[in-house]
Amino acid sequence: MKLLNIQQIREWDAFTVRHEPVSSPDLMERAGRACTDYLIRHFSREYAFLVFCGLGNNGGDGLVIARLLAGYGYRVDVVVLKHANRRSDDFSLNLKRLENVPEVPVHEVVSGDQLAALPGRDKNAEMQEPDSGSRMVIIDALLGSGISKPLEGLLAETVNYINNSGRQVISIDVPTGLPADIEQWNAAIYKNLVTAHTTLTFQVPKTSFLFPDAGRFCGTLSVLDIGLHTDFLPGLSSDMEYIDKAFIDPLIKPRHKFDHKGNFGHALLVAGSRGKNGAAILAARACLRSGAGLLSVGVPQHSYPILQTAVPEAMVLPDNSDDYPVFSFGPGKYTAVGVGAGIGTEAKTLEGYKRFLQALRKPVVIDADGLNLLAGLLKTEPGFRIPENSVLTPHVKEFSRLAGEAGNSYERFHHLREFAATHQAHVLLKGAHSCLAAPDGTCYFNSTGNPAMAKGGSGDVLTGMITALLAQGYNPRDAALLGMYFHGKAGDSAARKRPASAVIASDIIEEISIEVSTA
Ligand SMILES: NC(=O)C1=CN([C@@H]2O[C@H](COP(=O)(O)OP(=O)(O)OC[C@H]3O[C@@H](n4cnc5c(N)ncnc54)[C@H](O)[C@@H]3O)[C@@H](O)[C@H]2O)[C@H](O)CC1
Ligand SMILES: [K+]
Repeated sequence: MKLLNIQQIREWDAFTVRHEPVSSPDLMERAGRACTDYLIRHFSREYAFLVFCGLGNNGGDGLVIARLLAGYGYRVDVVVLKHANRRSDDFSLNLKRLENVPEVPVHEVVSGDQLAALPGRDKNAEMQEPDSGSRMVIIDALLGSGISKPLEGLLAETVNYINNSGRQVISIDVPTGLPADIEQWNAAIYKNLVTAHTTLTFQVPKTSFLFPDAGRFCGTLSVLDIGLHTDFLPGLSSDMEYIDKAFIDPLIKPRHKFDHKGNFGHALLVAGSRGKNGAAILAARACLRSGAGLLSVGVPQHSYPILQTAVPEAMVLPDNSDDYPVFSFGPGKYTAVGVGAGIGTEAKTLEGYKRFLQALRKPVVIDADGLNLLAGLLKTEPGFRIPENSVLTPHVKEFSRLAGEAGNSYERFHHLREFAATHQAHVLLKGAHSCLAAPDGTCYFNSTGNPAMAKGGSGDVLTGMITALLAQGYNPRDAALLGMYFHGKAGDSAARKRPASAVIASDIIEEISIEVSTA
C-alpha cells in the first residue's frame, strides 16, 4: 500500500466523495462504524467509554462512535472540548444527531478546572463502589490529521489529563497532538501529545507512525479500511510503501509437483565462531524452514560437530581455522550466500572476508559482524565495492557504523536512502517497522512483528530466511521484502502462543511459514 501525506489523503477523501459518490457525513459515518466494530470486538459491555471530542472532523468521528456504541448498549459519556470558536459542518451535524440519544450525556468543557468533574476521574472508586461504573476506556477524538501547530492551553491540559488518567486510551486516526506527516514532526516543539495504547487509523498508516521518535505515541496500530476509492491510487506518486498481505501475496512463487531440491538453490551460510555457534544454528534452521533446496554452513573447525548435531539437514564445511572463520572456501558453486552472524571481527577473519566478498558474484545477505567488518573496509579502502545484489540487514547501531550517527530517526531514514543509492544495495534497517531502502530510492516499511522479537538471535533468523529466498531465485528486493514480512509474521504467531517476554528466536523459527496466507 502506498504511504501518503496528509494533503494526498485529503484529496483521496474528496475524490471518494465525488466519484463513489458518497456524502461527507456518510463517509464520517463509515469511519465511525469501522472504529465501533473494532471496539465491540475488543471490549465487552463491562467497559464504559469516555469519548473526548474536539470541534473538527476528528471530533465528529468521536460523536459517531459514541452514538453507535450507545446503540449497542454500552455506557458512553461524551466530552466536547470548546477549544475554538469554529466547528466543522460534520461535527455540528453529528452533535445534533447525538441530541436524539438521551442516554449519552454530553459534558462541555471550556476550561481546565472542569476536567476534574468528569466521570471516571477516580479509578480507585470503581473498585470500592461496584455500581459507580465499570472499567472506563478513553477514546481520544480531540484532533486528528488537522493539527497545524503544537497544542497549548485547554487542549494541552486535556491531553495531560488523559495521559495521567491511568485509563486505557484509544486514539482515533492520530494520537492528538502528533503531526501525521513525518516532515512536520519535531520532538523539541511537539511536547503535548496523547500517548495511546492503541491507535485506530483510517485507510493508511500516517508516515510519522513509522518512525520510533514519533510512532511511539501510537501504541498498537490498527489500520481500518473505510473504503476510500481505489481508482485514486494509480495516479499517485509515492516512494514509500507499507508492506502488507496484499503487497506480499503476489510476490510468492508456487512450488510445483515435479520440482526437486535442485530447483530451490544451494545456500551457503558463513556464520558463528567460538561462543557464537548459536548464531550459525539459528540462521541455518531458519534458512531450511524458508525453502532452500540445499544448505551448506561454513564454520571454524571446533564448530563442525556442533553444527552437524544441531542441524542434521545441513552440510557443514569446515574452515581452515579453529575458532574464527577465515573464509578458506570460495563462494563457488552456491546460488546465494548469507554471511556475518556471529563471525567476530578478528584481523584474520577480516582478511578472508575481504577476499571472499571481492570474489563473490552471487546474491548475498550481509549481517551483524559482516556489517561491522564492512564498515571498516568502506572507511579504510575507499575503492572497496559492496558486491552486486547485496542485501544488508543492519540494526540501528550497525547502520550508524556504516553511515554515521543520526540526530533522530527521520534523519537516519535519509541516511538509509542515500546509502542504498550510493552503494546500489538493498539495505534493511531493522526495528519496529523495519524499512527496506532500495537503490532506486523506494522505501518499504514493514507491517508485521512485535516487541517479543527484540531479543538476541532474531536477526540471525532473518539472515537465514533472506538467504534461503535469494537461493530460490527471488531478486534481492523481493527476497528482502518476503523475509522481512514473514519474519515479523512468524514473530507474531510466536507471541500469540506465549507471553512476549518468553518468546525466543527458536520459537520464531518454528512459526516460519512462507506461503500465500488466507488470513
Ligand atoms: N479520509 C479520512 O481519513 C477521513 C478522516 N476523517 C477524520 O477527519 C480528521 C481530520 O479532520 P479535520 O477537521 O481536518 O482536522 P482535526 O479534527 O484534526 O482538527 C480540527 C481543527 O482543529 C484546529 N487545530 C489544528 N491544530 C490545532 C492546534 N494545535 N491548536 C488548536 N487548534 C488546532 C484546526 O482548525 C483544525 O482544522 C481525520 O483525522 C479523521 O479523524 C473523516 O471523518 C473521515 C474521512
Ligand atoms: K485523535
